[in-house]
Amino acid sequence: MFDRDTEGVRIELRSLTKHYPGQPAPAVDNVTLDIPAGELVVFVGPSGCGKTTTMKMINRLVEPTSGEIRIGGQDVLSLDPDQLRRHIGYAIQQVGLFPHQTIAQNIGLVPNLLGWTADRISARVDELLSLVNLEPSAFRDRYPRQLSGGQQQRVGVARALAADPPVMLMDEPFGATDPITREHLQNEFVKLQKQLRKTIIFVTHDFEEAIKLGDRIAVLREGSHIAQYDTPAAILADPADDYVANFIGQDATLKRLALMRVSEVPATESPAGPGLPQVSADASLREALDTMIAHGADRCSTPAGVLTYAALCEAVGTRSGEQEDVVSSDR
Ligand SMILES: Nc1ncnc2c1ncn2[C@@H]1O[C@H](COP(=O)(O)OP(=O)(O)OP(=O)(O)O)[C@@H](O)[C@H]1O
Repeated sequence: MFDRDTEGVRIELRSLTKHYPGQPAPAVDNVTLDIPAGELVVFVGPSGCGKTTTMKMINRLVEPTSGEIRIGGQDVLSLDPDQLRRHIGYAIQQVGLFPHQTIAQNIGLVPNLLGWTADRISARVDELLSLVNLEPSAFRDRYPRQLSGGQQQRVGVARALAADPPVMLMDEPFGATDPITREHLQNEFVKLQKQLRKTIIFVTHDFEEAIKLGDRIAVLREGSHIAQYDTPAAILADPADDYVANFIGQDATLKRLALMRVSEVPATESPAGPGLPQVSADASLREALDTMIAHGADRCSTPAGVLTYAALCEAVGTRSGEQEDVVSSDR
């Protein structure tokens, strides 16, 4: 199947439609979308717009009414659904760990189905537990109820990765955790994906999460119609229409600050004078702004020179005269 290459493969949706019986309108209506190999694409949109249905058609938990799905060039609808699912990682909010199986058995579920030897499964379980920052010796023999919610979600991600699938479908996988755990899981996941380069479809309600994780974001409206499909920076800088602009919300500037790195803004003076607060090149502009505010300074020192408040405003498309708005908004 398409998993000979464990790095991501391209996913193509063509005129994909799902009309649930008895419903007045299709839940997913004629959607065409290309997901490039190795990218993480986030589906965001209001409740009921068809995100989950679109995703579940890709691993055929929901059968399309019409249309085509290709993964790595292969026609998914011509494959055996059970076979297909063993080659697509799937992580969901409810995690769905089997309560009477140990963490190791839960993670080894698909490799076991695929007929791997016990030694190979055991080595893979330890590798994956380490990858999601759970100490193998401490966790492999526990049961799910003996783990916190955040730890269970990490196991859910490890299980989805178990057979090293080129494609992962993730439906609000961090949704059930508190904000601090969630942010931690997101940060870890960004690092992990940089290493793995799977093709991932990630569903969320949370636009902040979409910005943080997505190489691209598909903003969906009812019927899974695509309102905009682009990089987070492009969507923030230039929303396609009022629907997208409303979805992004009023604080697009602050989101852009969070997205841009200090290294992306040219230093305005060089070299740095003594006594200025310092920020690293990979700090976000939001962190740089926080540092300036904390020190009561309108500039800070970066490895490349000096970043001024005015340059920071210019970088996110705000005139520095509008500084009241930026500084006083609730971040
Ligand atoms: N099995 C089903 N039978 C009939 N209608 C369904 C079924 N599953 C979903 N729907 C309907 O299809 C539409 C899309 O649902 P879907 O779960 O894909 O949306 P979603 O964007 O993922 O929503 P949420 O963000 O709330 O999870 C909704 O109107 C929903 O009521």
